[in-house]
Amino acid sequence: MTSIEKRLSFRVLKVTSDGSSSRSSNNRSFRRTEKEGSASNLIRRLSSKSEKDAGASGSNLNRRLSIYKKPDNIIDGGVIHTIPDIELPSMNFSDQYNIEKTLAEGCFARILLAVHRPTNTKVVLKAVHAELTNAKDFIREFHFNYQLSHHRNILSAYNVCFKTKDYFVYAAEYAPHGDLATNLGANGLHETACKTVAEQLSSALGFMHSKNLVHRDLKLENVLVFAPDYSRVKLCDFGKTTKKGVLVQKVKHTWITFVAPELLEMVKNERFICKTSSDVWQFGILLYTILTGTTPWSSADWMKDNNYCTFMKYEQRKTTKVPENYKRFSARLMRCFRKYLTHEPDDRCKVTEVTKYMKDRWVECKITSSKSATLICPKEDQDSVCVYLNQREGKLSGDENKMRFKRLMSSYGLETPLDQTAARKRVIDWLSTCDNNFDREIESLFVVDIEENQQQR
Ligand SMILES: Nc1ncnc2c1ncn2[C@@H]1O[C@H](COP(=O)(O)OP(=O)(O)OP(=O)(O)O)[C@@H](O)[C@H]1O
Repeated sequence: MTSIEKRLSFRVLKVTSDGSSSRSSNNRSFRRTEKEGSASNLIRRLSSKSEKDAGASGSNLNRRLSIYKKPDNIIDGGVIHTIPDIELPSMNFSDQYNIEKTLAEGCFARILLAVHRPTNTKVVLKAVHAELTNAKDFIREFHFNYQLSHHRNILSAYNVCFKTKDYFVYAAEYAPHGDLATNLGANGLHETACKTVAEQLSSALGFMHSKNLVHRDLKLENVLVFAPDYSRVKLCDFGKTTKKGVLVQKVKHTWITFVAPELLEMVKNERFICKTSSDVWQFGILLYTILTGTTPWSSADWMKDNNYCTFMKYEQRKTTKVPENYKRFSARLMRCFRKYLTHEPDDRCKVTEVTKYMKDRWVECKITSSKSATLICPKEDQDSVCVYLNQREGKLSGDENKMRFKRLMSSYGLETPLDQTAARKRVIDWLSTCDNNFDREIESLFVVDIEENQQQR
């Protein structure tokens, strides 16, 4: 099944799932879709059915047309807030899937790369530990992910969920370039890439907010990369997603840097009203992080964090002095940051505000236009993970690191294992071409230096 067909099938199923029939349609699996034939057959059947219906009574016609109308409860975001009561079918992974590898292990879930044998489709299975969550919470996450899937910057979930002995599982598309955390260099991404990411993410979050949903866990790890130039990124992990206005508790197991100040102040188990302004805050932190490769502060705590304190004085206009770590940014971007990272939640801008700043220059100082965003993309294998200079090592295995190092060195014309003599010769050649008054003594100093190092070892 091609991806377009999958999308179409999703849309058609979604249309039929509108209203009362949503329960049964959500319970379909790959097997069911197969039984019914390909997505195109399904679409054909449904359209011929509607042609037949066209001759039916006016009330039927109205009912059909109403599919395309906004639901009455659009204020709430429509059917999205009706969590279906799905009976999860039991099965083993091996019944339908070949598990290729574990892509990641989150706090609650294992992310598996698998091939769905009957359709020969590469999918990601999010397997949530059954002992760490309950079926209701799992279904809620799946439901939100599935219902939001038709936004181009939200991870597409397939209409497939089931349970195994240890896990609740649902299937989603595979992001071949991992998440933003693994792609971020020590100096962040290039301004152009940051703008691309910001535009797409703000659109995804804006879409959620238009449905009265709050993501509540925006962080680098929850932004998946589908294109090496960041022209396609997608938001994932809807495990904490909540309807706006509902009483909630603090999100546990999250990166404290990303927590908004009003939530940080909450005491354990205290409940508060869920607002979109917490996503807005997290978006501001994420924007800073991708631009610089580091977070603006460790925690939004006046007492404990000097960086936070300095920014807040600036934000609240107690000083005109731009905080040291923001000096690289243009006045326009600072204006934008102020709107996202306002202390008072209700004064924060809409999450899509950043789109007004796309034509502005963001970075004045060269520090962020680092090589960290430079790609060395293996052309021969589109599925391979792209290699970034200064990429964070955290999630890579020893072998992957060695491979990356090898590719990096060879991109500079150096063979690995490093030939010290050849490297020395190249440095000396280079120095001599740089400076006509090249002092041969430098060479002898260099040799002494290497010999000393070897003796010390
Ligand atoms: N579709 C996908 N394609 C590729 N990698 C993915 C995909 N989905 C998730 N991942 C990887 O798995 C990681 C964890 O996924 P996810 O956030 O959904 O799990 P989680 O257990 O809910 O995480 P958390 O620890 O934030 O609660 C992501 O950061 C990402 O690196």
